[in-house]
Amino acid sequence: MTEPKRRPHGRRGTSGNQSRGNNGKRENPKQAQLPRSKGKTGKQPHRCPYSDRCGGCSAIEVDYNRQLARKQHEMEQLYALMALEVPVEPILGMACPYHYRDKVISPYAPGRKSKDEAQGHGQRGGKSTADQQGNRKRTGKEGSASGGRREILTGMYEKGTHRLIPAEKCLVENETAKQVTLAIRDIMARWDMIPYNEDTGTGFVRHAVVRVGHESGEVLVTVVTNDEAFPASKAFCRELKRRVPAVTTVVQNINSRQTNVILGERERVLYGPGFILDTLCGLSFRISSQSFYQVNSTQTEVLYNTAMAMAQLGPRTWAIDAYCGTGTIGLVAASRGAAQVVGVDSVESAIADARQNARHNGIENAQFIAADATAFMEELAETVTGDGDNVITPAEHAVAQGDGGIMTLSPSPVTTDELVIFMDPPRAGSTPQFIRAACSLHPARVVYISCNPKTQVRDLEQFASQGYRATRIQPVDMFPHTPHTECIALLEPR
Ligand SMILES: C[S@@+](CC[C@H](N)C(=O)[O-])C[C@H]1O[C@@H](n2cnc3c(N)ncnc32)[C@H](O)[C@@H]1O
Repeated sequence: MTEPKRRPHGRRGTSGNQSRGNNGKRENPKQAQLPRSKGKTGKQPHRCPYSDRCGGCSAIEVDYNRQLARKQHEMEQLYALMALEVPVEPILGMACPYHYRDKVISPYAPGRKSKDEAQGHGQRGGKSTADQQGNRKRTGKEGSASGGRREILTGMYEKGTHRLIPAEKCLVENETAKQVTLAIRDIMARWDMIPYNEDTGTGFVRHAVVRVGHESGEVLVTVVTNDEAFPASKAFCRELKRRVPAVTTVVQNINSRQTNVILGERERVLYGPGFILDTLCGLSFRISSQSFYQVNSTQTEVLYNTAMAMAQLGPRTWAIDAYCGTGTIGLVAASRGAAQVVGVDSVESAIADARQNARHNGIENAQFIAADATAFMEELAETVTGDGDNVITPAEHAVAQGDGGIMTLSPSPVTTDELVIFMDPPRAGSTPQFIRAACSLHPARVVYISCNPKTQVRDLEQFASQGYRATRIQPVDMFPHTPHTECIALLEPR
């Protein structure tokens, strides 16, 4: 059941009333096979067998058009607090809101003892190679001596708990990724690889983090283990690849701490190059196990394309990509006509990825700085002063460079006369200091992408106090069946 390589689809805008979700005419064949909704309550037929227990998708039973209408209403209510001069635009939903999560994190846990084992007749399954016997000894901290093979569970956590619901399918996870997590469970069972026990801190395999390249179809599997030694790791990779041929690389991540944090710091590549490539907005991105990369690629394209249209980039535009992560927004801006882009993020490894992504795409007009976004913006505001007419003079075309300290500034040879600021902060939003400094640079436009509209509204009020008003508010549904809504605001000087 390897999922065929899928191209993005369904980027049409929808509102509660105009949605082209389940009932729209542009459905793809996959979607058309899904049972139709609905009754007066807008409830979907009970298609997800885990919906009453799973903590993942609280709205999976609600018809998708109704979900969109609900989100639209919530956004209108929220932004009404701001006395906007423009309406909230119809939310951009998905034509096929299923299997959209290209990154899947699956825990492994011991289940009940099998009947045979409980009665003392247990045979260890699978091949009995020397490697696998070694595997039992070294990775099975609860191994044969503790008596009895156990069922291995993988799936999702029950609402508000750490109790695992074993699940063979999930309506939002990428199907290839799910296939990988189940294949790992089956290999573990056959080869007596012991799942991690959260209570005792023993066992070997803790999680699998599977990332599927939406366009490329390449699959990165990160196996998180409780221990460094991974006996028979080559055989494990071979067997995984045999079961799911789409797997292109396997990484072992070692996390020996008793913590809810999934990934540890140490890693080694077991198979393949250690990263996958994927295409987004026409650019190729390198994704490794620790890279931040949006999980819904289809809607990320919708989000970025909308942001680029709002930014109105031109050959004289200087763009800042604040909170840039691996540089995706800035690189798309650099490839779509901005003269110069500077990205900033506080995570060093994300900046390393952003630079790598720039090189990889042959983009020379984008630079990336590891720094706190507020400190960066304040320092920039001190160094570069607008002349009051939204113009930054050529001498002030300072492009931040360098790794040491926050940054050093050097003049850029590019002539630009307008500044556009993209900002995509974490859920907590930005800071008043960032916003003050940003506005003091007299940007022509600020494109504010938010995964938490509540903090966005708070920040937009701060922008308003600095003379910038929202001229467009565009919600995007990045996470169907959940309460989350992403929102892009375009801000312009009054
Ligand atoms: C929502 S993500 C956006 C990533 C990126 N724009 C994208 O679309 O993939 C927020 C980013 O803000 C970064 N971040 C969080 N706090 C920060 C800070 N104080 N200064 C700079 N970056 C920060 C995180 O590392 C993360 O990459």
